[in-house]
Amino acid sequence: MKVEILDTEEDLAAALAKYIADLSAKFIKERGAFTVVISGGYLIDCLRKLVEPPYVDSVDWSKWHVFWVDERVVPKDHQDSNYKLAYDGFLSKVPILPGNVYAINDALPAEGAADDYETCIKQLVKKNVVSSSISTGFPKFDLMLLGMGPDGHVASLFPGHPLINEKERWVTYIMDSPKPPPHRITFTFPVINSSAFIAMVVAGPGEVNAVHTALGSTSSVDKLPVQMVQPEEELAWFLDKEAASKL
Ligand SMILES: O=C(O)[C@H](O)[C@@H](O)[C@H](O)[C@H](O)COP(=O)(O)O
Repeated sequence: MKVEILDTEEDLAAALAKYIADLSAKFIKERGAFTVVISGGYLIDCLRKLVEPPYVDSVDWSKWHVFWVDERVVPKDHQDSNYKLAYDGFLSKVPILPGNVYAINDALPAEGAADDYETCIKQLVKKNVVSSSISTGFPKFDLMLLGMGPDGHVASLFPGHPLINEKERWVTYIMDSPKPPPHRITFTFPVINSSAFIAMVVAGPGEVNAVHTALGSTSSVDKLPVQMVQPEEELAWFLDKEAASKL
């Protein structure tokens, strides 16, 4: 595990952009594609340096494939939509091919949308656009960009919720999310933990205690969802000073 603590949130965005651009170059060289999974929330704002020079010109955007670790079950133009958030703040500013942006089917209710997204990913694994983990058999995304909530949740996997123990499904759904809106679909832990690289991005004062629980010397019996994140190759934390203030 790697932990980077940046002085300001601006520095964090710069460090994150470099990390993503370097991994993009590495995977495109190795396998001719780069599969990136994004979340909603504050993370999108932290991608703002990636849409500026030098990265906007140096990254081979045509090889990117973009997925969501979780999505709210609302229309794509709804203000709660993670797709809309990502489109407005990131996707509309870079030349990623529209066919390589895998949004959920917003015409379906949560259960159907989760099944549909899982089927879509299964097809991409067959075509080798998405790799497959040799050790787990689950899809192996190249990079996941995750945020964390104040309660230590990641994706839509909340503390104490039975979904955190899902072992079979790739994509599942939740009808009672404690963070609104209540209906969402989410990748499961086996998929999250089969990814090659994960960047955990946390800035500001809201998550200070959860960061302390995850990275400090506290020992708790019940693990927070964020403490269950363990990708196959590297987990890199990107924190600003405020988020890291209790470490
Ligand atoms: O749909 C969502 O709610 C997000 O995808 C979620 O997984 C988010 O990443 C965390 O809740 C952190 O959110 P903040 O960055 O806004 O704290």
